[in-house]
Amino acid sequence: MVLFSEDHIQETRRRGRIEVICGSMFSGKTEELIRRMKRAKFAKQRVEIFKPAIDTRYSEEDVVSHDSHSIASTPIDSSASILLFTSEIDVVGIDEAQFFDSGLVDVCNQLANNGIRVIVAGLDMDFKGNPFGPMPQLCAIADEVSKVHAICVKCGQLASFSHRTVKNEKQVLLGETSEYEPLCRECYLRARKEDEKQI
Ligand SMILES: Nc1ncnc2c1ncn2[C@@H]1O[C@H](COP(=O)(O)OP(=O)(O)O)[C@@H](O)[C@H]1O
Ligand SMILES: Cc1cn([C@H]2C[C@H](O)[C@@H](COP(=O)(O)O)O2)c(=O)[nH]c1=O
Ligand SMILES: [Zn+2]
Repeated sequence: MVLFSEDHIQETRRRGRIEVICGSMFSGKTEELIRRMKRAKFAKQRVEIFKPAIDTRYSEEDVVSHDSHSIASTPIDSSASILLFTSEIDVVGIDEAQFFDSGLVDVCNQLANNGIRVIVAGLDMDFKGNPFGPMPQLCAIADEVSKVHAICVKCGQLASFSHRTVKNEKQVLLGETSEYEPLCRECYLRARKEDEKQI
């Protein structure tokens, strides 16, 4: 089976569409976004990548994966800013979409309706297992959704959940391996029960 996003005719025909890459932390969302954006650059397409300005974990400017793959990006505070930078662009990439405002859904639709290929990567669920920010709506309007998985650090199965290992109930808490671990459903449920005992 050829992925829609890897079908070279789809990749280069310059028809607007929305691709969503979702999953837990460490599942390879950013790597997959960078891979697709770099392929578009090789195809001589004009690309622009955006990330939320609050995400300063590895770099203020670049989008950087946990494995140190990186690509230049434009940090922005509001989804509306994307429209200001994309008049001459063929492919728009957006990382950490869960942190954006709900206006991102309309922005992605507008871009795709204007013939732009939009590739959005983000966490589908927060540490409580609840849908995160505009991600559910983005999945709903997408032409293609790729759900990627990390490896459960407890048992080696596929992981869909991001377990927070520090005490903090805020939905937004930037972090990496010191704050989060990817777990499968079984190990996640067990870990959450243990967390509840400690409250
Ligand atoms: N438990 C894990 N399962 C899979 N990959 C992991 C794990 N822990 C660390 N990694 C690293 O994370 C990389 C993926 O990073 P990244 O694309 O930034 O993920 P995401 O954006 O989904 O958080 C993998 O290639 C791997 O090197
Ligand atoms: C689960 C969860 C995560 N976050 C933060 C932690 C990281 O800074 C990002 C996710 O980055 P990744 O590229 O997917 O690894 O989101 C958060 O703020 N709240 C949460 O519930
Ligand atoms: Zn597990």
